[in-house]
Amino acid sequence: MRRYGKNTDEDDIRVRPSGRSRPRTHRRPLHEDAVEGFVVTVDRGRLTCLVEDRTVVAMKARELGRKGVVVGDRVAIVGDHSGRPDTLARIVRVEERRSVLRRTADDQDPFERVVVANADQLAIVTSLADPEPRPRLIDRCLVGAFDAGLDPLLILTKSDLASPETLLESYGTIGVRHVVTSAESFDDATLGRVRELLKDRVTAFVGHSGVGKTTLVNALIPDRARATGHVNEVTGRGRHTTTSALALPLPDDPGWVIDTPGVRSFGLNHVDPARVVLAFPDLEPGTAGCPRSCSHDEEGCALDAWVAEGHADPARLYSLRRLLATRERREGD
Ligand SMILES: Nc1nc2c(ncn2[C@@H]2O[C@H](COP(=O)(O)OP(=O)(O)OP(=O)(O)O)[C@@H](O)[C@H]2O)c(=O)[nH]1
Ligand SMILES: [Zn+2]
Repeated sequence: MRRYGKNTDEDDIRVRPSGRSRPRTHRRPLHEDAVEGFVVTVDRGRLTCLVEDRTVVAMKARELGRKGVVVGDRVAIVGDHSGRPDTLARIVRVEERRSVLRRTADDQDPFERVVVANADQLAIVTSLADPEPRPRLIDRCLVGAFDAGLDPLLILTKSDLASPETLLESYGTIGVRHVVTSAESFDDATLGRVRELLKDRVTAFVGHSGVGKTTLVNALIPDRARATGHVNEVTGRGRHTTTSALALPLPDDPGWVIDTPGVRSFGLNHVDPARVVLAFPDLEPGTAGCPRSCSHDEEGCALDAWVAEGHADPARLYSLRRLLATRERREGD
């Protein structure tokens, strides 16, 4: 591995003189000496990456322009990637993403944020009480997961405070995998079941603030304090967990957990309304009888009959319509 001095590759990053559009005269830089990194957290332009087993702090190279780099990205890194304190490497390329989980602040927000890249599973963490479960937030996350091509996993926490029965009546029957936990008794069987569901996967954890997401992640990854301590030590900044997503490796299996800050809502402005129903597998078959380009929120929609015939829970149709309506009417949810 070659190490670059301060200015030796300056030429590479000046891909095009600023403001001019004449064709480039030199070859496109390939950065053949770049090493591969995995972005574990982002903090105000500083990206903490794992390179082999080193924690390397890097920033985006100018040539990346506005392209965002997010937690979960696989990147090419040049510069000082020794991981020594006070070094700063440069990210020169973001590898093609296998998946992109997006959300908007609300349904009208034109700016979508990429929550994480390259996840293959979305753990939707919901407490059974304190705060009360919000099925519509679950539905929104399910739509987000479906849109991003991630497998949803429902994690119902705080079962010491309330029973999961009602929620499981709706979600257990639509084929969403689920697990019920209580921090009062994080026994080996429960944690083992969760680990089994996370094994070999990159799982993004999302949930409303206070649902016990961090408590669960800490139980799964007892080393977290040390892992995050290490990250903090390297960047010399404060806590990461509250402000940015943070990827943590599972201790005993291959796989990653990506903890994300608590959310109030999961905006879906970026999702085509016509695709929303696809995330409702219990209702979707009922749309076969709908008029062409039915909004599923209008007279003549076949879903009313579908529910009346007992194929699906009326609460689910209500939830779908509410979700479709909030997109039109600027309501909160
Ligand atoms: N009764 C009960 N309380 C729990 C359980 N899990 C977590 N809590 C409590 O719920 C509160 C919130 O837990 P956190 O793990 O900080 O929640 P979070 O989802 O990470 O919240 P944010 O950091 O805001 O995103 C804490 O006071 C926990 O002790 C549980 O299973 N049962
Ligand atoms: Zn319809």
